[in-house]
Amino acid sequence: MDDFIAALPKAELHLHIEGTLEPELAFQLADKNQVSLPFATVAEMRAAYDFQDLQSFLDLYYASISVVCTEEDFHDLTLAYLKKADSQNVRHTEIFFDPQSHTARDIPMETVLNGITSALKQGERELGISSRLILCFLRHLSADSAWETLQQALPFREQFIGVGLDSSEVGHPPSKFVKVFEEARRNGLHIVCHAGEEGPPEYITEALDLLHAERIDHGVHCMEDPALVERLAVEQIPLTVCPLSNVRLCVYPDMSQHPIKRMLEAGLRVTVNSDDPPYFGGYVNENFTAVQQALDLSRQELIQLARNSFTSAFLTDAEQQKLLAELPEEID
Ligand code: HPA
Ligand SMILES: [Zn+2]
Repeated sequence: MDDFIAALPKAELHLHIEGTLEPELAFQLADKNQVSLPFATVAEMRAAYDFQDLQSFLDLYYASISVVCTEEDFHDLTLAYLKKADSQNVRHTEIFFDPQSHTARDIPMETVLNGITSALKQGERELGISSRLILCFLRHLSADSAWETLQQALPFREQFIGVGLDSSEVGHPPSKFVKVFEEARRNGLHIVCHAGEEGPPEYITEALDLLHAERIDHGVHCMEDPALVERLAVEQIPLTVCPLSNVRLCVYPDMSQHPIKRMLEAGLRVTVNSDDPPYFGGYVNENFTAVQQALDLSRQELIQLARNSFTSAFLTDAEQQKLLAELPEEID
């Protein structure tokens, strides 16, 4: 089954570029930029990836990104991810970035965007992997800060296709950000939103009704609300699920408790993604393997997950069809 998963063409739609920082690169950049890390060795850093909840992860995630400073650093970080994704047969990826975690360190928006974008172009050229960029607002910060961030980014509007919402969920509902998402829509940007990762089903409903989210990131807590599951199934709202992330952040005690198989059976348009791979113990194929083994997913279900990743992407019908044509035949 591992070979089948490895060979399956797929799109990755829930990936934070800051969360792809491998400890080896972190130490290299810390040395180059003369920024200190709170760890003595790579092994010590990896050993710290033992989280109690989303916040305990975020604390380390924001601290670690302080080593990424220059346009070249953002380029190298992004290219390293694309090479890894390519090796796992990811054919298309839609990548999140968190500008506020950089502008707060006086790194200009332009530096961040140019570094990431040049790597995405190189990935497309040299690896044949297509990609898009989605700007995420940090929801623990104010709505005014999100507004200011969008204004800083709009001069570079052609470099990203959408906006999203991430960071500490509980206590920071989508309703806090109605105005900035309205402004993003006015500028023709796609809308996604982390919701129902740790937060309640109501946050998913708010993301859909108040922010007009086209995709929900995580969304696993919808399973507590049968009426919401029905709505998500009828409307075929994509849910970008991240199984290893959910277990590492203690949303579920172990993978056997993960609802992804039940979500598929409920007719939800779920996809498998890695979120922040080194922190959670795997890239997209390791996520596929973990759910396949724990929940005994069939080849048919794996193909369905890959198909969902293409039909949920912000691509034209023709671009989706081209990717869908690469999928293996249905087998029973
Ligand atoms: N949830 C919220 N914020 C995040 C995540 C996540 O899974 N990863 C990086 N920032
Ligand atoms: Zn995420």
